[in-house]
Amino acid sequence: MATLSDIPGRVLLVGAGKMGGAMLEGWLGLGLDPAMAAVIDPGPPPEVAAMIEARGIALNPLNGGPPAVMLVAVKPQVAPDVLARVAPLAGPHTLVVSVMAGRTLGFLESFFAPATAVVRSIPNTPAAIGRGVTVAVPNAEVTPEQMAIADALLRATGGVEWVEDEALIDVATAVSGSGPAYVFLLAEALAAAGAEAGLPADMAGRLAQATVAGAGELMLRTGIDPAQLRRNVTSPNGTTAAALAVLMDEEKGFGPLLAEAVAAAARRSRELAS
Ligand SMILES: NC(=O)C1=CN([C@@H]2O[C@H](COP(=O)(O)OP(=O)(O)OC[C@H]3O[C@@H](n4cnc5c(N)ncnc54)[C@H](O)[C@@H]3O)[C@@H](O)[C@H]2O)C=CC1
Ligand SMILES: O=C(O)[C@@H]1CCC=N1
Repeated sequence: MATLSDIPGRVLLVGAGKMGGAMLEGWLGLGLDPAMAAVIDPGPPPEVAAMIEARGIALNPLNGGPPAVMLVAVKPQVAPDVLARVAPLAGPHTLVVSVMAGRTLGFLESFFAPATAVVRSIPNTPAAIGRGVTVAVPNAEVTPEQMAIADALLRATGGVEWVEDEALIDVATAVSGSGPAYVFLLAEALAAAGAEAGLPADMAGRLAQATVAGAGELMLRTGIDPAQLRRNVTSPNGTTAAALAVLMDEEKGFGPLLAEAVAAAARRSRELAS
């Protein structure tokens, strides 16, 4: 397993917004030498800009030789323009890592010299607190050493799962990439339902947030299967059973609703490819 100090050169981050900024913070937290990092971004968010300045990281350098790793974290929609500009900075040994939704290995490869090593990945926002999960696929040019380096960079923000079938990345995007938004929506909807049923709105918000965060933490810390944790809450013929009869409805419950949502997100990921 590689560590960040095994990276044979600079790490160039292209796009230091929410996701790129969280990754940079994770790398620095794990001891990446700021002198071995550089950022290209015309307007990083203020907190990321402050971190770049405080750590003395080179911002918008267009020289310094080919980086060992170029990690691309701009929006998929600006990718063609941005990749056309940054591709000449890569050398024959540069590993390109993308975290962009939808953008395929084939699309990424088309901007770089033949035989460039490319990893396509999809992280999620809990990366900002080191609790993300990333799913990644390498192209055929990625060496075992480069794969270990990509793994170390992605693992700085949480877990990493490698797949061989690129089509799985679109589905992973719909499950874990977008997934945090579904969980936040659950907290919002639970709060709104509590307020509608009579709780003061601010109290409903606090209860819903504490419940979602506590349930997630319980699942994480105990390692108990979510179905078992659900059963642990559910007394026979009690209040939870009454609610679950609605939520587990085979036609209108969470199951079919989430299946539809995941299918829509995966479809959108495939659309973003072109
Ligand atoms: N936010 C999320 O939950 C997730 C995002 N992603 C992917 O991460 C990528 C970035 O998303 P966010 O960080 O949320 O967006 P963001 O808008 O926060 O960050 C994008 C950054 O790119 C910079 N940028 C714009 N033009 C540029 C250029 N020409 N050169 C260099 N940098 C440029 C912007 O200034 C900004 O700081 C997207 O491709 C998205 O699909 C992947 C998984 C989860
Ligand atoms: O919504 C999006 O397109 C990005 C990718 C996964 C999460 N956010």
